[in-house]
Amino acid sequence: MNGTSAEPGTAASDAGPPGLPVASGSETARELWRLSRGYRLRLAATGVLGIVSTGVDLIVSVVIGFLVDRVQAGTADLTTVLTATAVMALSAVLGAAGTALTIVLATRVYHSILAALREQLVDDAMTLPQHLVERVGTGDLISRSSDDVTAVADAAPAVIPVLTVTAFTIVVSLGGLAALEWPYAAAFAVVLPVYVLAVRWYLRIGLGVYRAERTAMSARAQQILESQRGYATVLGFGLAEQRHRAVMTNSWRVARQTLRARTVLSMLNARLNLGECLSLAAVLVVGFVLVDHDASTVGGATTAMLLVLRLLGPVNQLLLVIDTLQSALASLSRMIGVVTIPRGSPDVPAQAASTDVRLDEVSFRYGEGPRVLDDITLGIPSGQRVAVVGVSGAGKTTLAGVVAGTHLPEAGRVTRPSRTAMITQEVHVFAGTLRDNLTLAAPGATDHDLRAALEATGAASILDVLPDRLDTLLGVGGYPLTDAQAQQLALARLLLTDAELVILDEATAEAGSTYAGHLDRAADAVLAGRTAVVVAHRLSQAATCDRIMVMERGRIIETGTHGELIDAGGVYAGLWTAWEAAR
Ligand SMILES: Nc1ncnc2c1ncn2[C@@H]1O[C@H](COP(=O)(O)OP(=O)(O)OP(=O)(O)O)[C@@H](O)[C@H]1O
Repeated sequence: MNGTSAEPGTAASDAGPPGLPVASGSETARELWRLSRGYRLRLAATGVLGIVSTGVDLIVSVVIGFLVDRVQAGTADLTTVLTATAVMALSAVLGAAGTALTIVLATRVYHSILAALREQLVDDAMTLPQHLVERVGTGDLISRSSDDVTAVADAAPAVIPVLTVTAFTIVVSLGGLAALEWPYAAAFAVVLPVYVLAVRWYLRIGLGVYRAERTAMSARAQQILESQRGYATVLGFGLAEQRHRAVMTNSWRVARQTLRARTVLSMLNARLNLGECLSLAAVLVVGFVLVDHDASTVGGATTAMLLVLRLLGPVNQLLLVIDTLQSALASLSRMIGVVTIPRGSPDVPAQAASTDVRLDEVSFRYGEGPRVLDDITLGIPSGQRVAVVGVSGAGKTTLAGVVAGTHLPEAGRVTRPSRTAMITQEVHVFAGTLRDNLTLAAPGATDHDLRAALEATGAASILDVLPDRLDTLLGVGGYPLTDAQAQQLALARLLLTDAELVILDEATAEAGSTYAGHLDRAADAVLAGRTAVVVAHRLSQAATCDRIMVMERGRIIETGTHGELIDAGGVYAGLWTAWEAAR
């Protein structure tokens, strides 16, 4: 173990770039309390059942002490022994049944709250500020909604029974010891600081270590994901060796953090053994003194020892599952960290639903970077098709994102129709059948509608090549579509939606190619009768739009119809001349 213990909140610095925020202890508790709404009555009932069951279970220790006294006094006849045995058997059975029921109820509540949290995490992940996801990468987010959810769910079988049994056993046993003779409770209480110190030491070190371990896992997931996604680039630029080294470095980081976590656990065990020795010795000595002074019977001392022995088991188990508990808490605080990320900037007024598109004095930057959109004001009346053109890096894609609502502006106001759809340069084919992929946004569409949409977007030929037609599996592990087919599929899906505003920022297709011709026709079908913003990578697309906006360095510098802009002889006319020459 190296000497630097990661403190909560600083763990990220141990393992690469900072990720998404991690919720503090109070934020985690607040969120759990909020999520427990609707389960609180069940929780209270579980608590009452737990205390009663533990009390019934502890009757065994009291009866054994009673028997010891009767045997010592020579008054233990067969009836007494049989009655005592029957009482012990009954209390053991009732206690065990009650405890089992308590654990089942507690586990149900736990999983219900976890399910609510998981749902909220997935919902919230979908609405995270785009720039934040881009900055931290999707690996951290994926790790939180997979590794962390698994860690919290896996903790349930180990943690819940122990937590439930221990909490009630401690309360009831301490009460029992005090009721027997207060020095017994005092003897145990004197040794308690050893446990408290062990727990405090572990909490101080453990949480940081586990967070650092999880953060290192996120960084590793990110590296692997990036290598897989950019596989072609990695091969193309001969980066395989470099990526391999990066993944190795992160894997070692995970291994080091895991080793630290296990070392900390071993040191905790040593402290627990010490606490156990001291508490047994303390109660034994007190029992001896009390019996010696006739302040307690041998039976009383036996009951006290049995109660302490009963306490030690759950206390040690609790401290041992603190390992799992810590790990689950670290994961929980990372999950809740996503849920508590503020959505939207308070100085950006909420958009009002409208059939027109309006941007008023809108500015945007990625994270802390320079302004990419600079004070843009524009209006697009309902039904108009507008093209956005400009050189690479002018801000066209960013503007499309702001209009679509995937990018939140840092200043200004955006108004758009509520039913908006967008196709970006990266088209995703979902794992599922072709039918699933098409009906994602139009669940009610019939097979006839799906075929019509594929035909209208020139994608009907896809059907001919797919072995099971609409039932063919696509996406990961399924039939591989070409980029052009994926694009056509996305356009057909868009055609099936009832979006009032369509934003197209398709992949660049070489002008004049069959692919470009297909895409232009498909886009025409999709845009007919809808308000549209088209990031025109081919100027032939722009020429057919109702209006063209020319962007330069985040500003709109020219606007008009194709004819007007050509006549004006400005930037667009220059771009058009260059485009025509290159065709
Ligand atoms: N995720 C990002 N993080 C930081 N900067 C970005 C990001 N995306 C784009 N930019 C920067 O914002 C500016 C505008 O980019 P944008 O992609 O909007 O331009 P564009 O006109 O669409 O370019 P292209 O035609 O090449 O797609 C560029 O300087 C680009 O480097």
